[in-house]
Amino acid sequence: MAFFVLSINPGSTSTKVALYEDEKLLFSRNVDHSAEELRPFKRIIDQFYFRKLIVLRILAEEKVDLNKLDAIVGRGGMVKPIEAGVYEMNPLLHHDLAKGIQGEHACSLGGLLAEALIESNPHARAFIADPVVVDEMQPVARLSGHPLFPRKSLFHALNQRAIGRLHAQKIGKKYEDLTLVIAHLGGGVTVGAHRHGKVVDVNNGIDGDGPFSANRSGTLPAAAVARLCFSEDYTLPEVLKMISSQGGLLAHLGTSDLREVEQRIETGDEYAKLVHEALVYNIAKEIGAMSTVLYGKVDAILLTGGIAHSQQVIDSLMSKISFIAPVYVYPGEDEMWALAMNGLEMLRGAPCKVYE
Ligand SMILES: Nc1ncnc2c1ncn2[C@@H]1O[C@H](COP(=O)(O)OP(=O)(O)O)[C@@H](O)[C@H]1O
Ligand SMILES: CCCC(=O)OP(=O)(O)O
Repeated sequence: MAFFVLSINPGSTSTKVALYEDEKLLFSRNVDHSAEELRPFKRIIDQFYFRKLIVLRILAEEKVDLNKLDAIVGRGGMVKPIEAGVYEMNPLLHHDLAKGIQGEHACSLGGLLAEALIESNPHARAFIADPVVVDEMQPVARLSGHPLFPRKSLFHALNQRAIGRLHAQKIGKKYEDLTLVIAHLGGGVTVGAHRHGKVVDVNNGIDGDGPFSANRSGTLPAAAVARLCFSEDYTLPEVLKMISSQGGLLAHLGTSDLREVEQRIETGDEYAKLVHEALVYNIAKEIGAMSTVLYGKVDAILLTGGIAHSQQVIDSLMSKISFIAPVYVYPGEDEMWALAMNGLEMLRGAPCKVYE
């Protein structure tokens, strides 16, 4: 008997939905969201009905009957640090996703949407898989320069692991046997040091750590941020938004869409050109840093995420990092497939982890 599994992936700049019948993709849809469209929502949780309507509209257009689904797997979520794997929705997971106990990001809506959409279908199951809070960091990587501020593992765990496995399969090896630096270049940018199947260090892609991205500030000069916080010109939510959803390209250029930035460069916009160069420069620096975590013994550098579609970014990055290791480009993401396959494994009887 075939299983029908729906993947839901709310990103910071998009909502992606895909349906699989066992391993076969039936459809995949992506709706982009501009910064203006998302600006009215004060908190991420306020986007719940907006995103739910998008998913329902796609399902109606694709003539999908919710009662025919066996599982929905949502991307998750800003919950407690946990090990990689698949977690079935339960009341505590619902609570922690809705509250955003480690902060706010659209991916927290994935599990909540999955759960809400199976409400009228008692035979279906709702899961999250390899959420952004997967934490395998080695002890030395956890220390920052002050004990009050330990470094946290918040990254594109689902896609980085999926691309690592895809690459290993392509070269006829096991992911667990490789050392890789994987850079996800999307709404957020995270660069992970993968040592034999574990992500032993990675920049926190949400809270202001590492390279800036489409809509995140990355690392900022800490003292300048502290002074701004105490200037009384900004509230805490305003400063947090500067860091985790309205920084990066968006702060510099008013758009989080790299395609638009590249069009502006073509029309001679010198500032857009400088910001584009700085984006690449900072990503290259982080890739260099993660290569040292692996003692320079890097089997390959893998570039993925929406920004990896840009030939301009790839060419410019290559000139800075190709001396480290062979570079492979996997544009976009393999998240929809990874979500569905994780769900399918559960339906076929694999044990599911319990969030507690
Ligand atoms: N073909 C493309 N060329 C250049 N940039 C692209 C392309 N497709 C997407 N992008 C950029 O990738 C970023 C979004 O990446 P994505 O991984 O889809 O984000 P999300 O974090 O929302 O999942 C945006 O800046 C977008 O403009
Ligand atoms: C840091 C993990 C989540 C993230 O940044 O996702 P988006 O790129 O979709 O915003």
